[in-house]
Amino acid sequence: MELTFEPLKNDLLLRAAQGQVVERPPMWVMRQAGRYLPEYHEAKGGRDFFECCRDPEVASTLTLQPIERYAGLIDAAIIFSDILVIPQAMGMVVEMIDKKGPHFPNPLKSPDDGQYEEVLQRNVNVAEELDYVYKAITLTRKKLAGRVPLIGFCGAPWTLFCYMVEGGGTKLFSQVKTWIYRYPEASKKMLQKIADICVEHLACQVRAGAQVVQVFDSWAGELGPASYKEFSEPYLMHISFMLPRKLASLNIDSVPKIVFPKGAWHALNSACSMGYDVVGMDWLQSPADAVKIRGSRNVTFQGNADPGILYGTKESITRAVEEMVNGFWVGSGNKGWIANLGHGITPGVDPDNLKFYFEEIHRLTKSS
Ligand SMILES: Cc1c2[nH]c(c1CCC(=O)O)Cc1[nH]c(c(CCC(=O)O)c1C)Cc1[nH]c(c(CCC(=O)O)c1C)Cc1[nH]c(c(C)c1CCC(=O)O)C2
Repeated sequence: MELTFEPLKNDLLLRAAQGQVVERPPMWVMRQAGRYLPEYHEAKGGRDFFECCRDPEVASTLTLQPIERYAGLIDAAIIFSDILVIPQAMGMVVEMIDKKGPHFPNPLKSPDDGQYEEVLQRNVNVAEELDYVYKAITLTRKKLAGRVPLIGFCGAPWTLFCYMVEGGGTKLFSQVKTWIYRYPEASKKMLQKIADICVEHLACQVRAGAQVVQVFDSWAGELGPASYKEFSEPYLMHISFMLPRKLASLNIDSVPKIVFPKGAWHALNSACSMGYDVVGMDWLQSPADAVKIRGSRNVTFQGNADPGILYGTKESITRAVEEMVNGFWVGSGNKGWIANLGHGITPGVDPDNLKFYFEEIHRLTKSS
């Protein structure tokens, strides 16, 4: 049974994701509901991060904060959740430590360790384990009342595997490199298991009301071209291939799919043929070069300014916007670009600088 909600008043993102000609590029930013907003800290209070994710009322309130603050400038909401809810659903403990980030007290150690087999063999009831995400999505759709579309998301198998093995953030990626270069087959079994859960989790999010989905491969850039082809790309393709089939089996219409293989600029050409409607990119890629690589393929780009420009002056923000607009927009026939940053917005940014970023994109792209 498909849920019904108020009709969309602003469908720019959906049209742009489908490659249609639009009056201006839609805009939103990754991590738009987060620590740079004073109202985020206020609403979160002393609560634990994952507790907020598990409370649909809190999660929907946080999701709506940037929509309210940037009303008229922002064209999508992204559900307040985290990529690490999947390892949690797989039975792993994940904590969020203030000012440090995620922490797994028991990361996967080696294929001979009992925990690896246990996680691999465990039958995960995704719909049940992550029901709180779906409740938050449905409630957020109601509260949005058609203002902008709602994006659902998951972490990519490679990125999730990194966290499950490293146990948190890392600079060296020594554990996960040990896994893939010593135990490639055991690694691939786990990557495949995660990929199947990603498909399930995205399908449940769409059933609950997500109108677009994004797969975050935040650590794709840690792999060289050959290793990326072996340990990341096949699982991203599994998701884009299986999700529409899974949705069809549930009698639910498919939605546009976004992939963000951060740092994998060397793989942009093949990313444009992975079955995703939208390819996100970070600031290591020049917009004009990206457009050349895409050629005539009907793929929309998303990105890509360095989030660090928001620490800079108004002039530096304008310069970054001009580079994106000239590369992604001018000469592309008013299509093929969703404006975003090249990664999540960072704590400490002045929210008014994000407003200025949006206003500059608007000013430099509106049709005369
Ligand atoms: C790698 C990753 C994670 N989570 C996510 C990614 C992929 C995107 C990326 O690469 O940035 C995805 C994510 N995390 C969060 C969202 C919410 C929606 C949105 O984009 O506004 C999304 C889409 C909230 C969050 N997720 C987290 C916060 C901060 C929690 C807090 O209040 O302290 C928020 C608002 C915590 C989190 N969650 C994660 C880390 C590494 C951290 C801590 C460190 C950091 O933020 O830099 C894992």
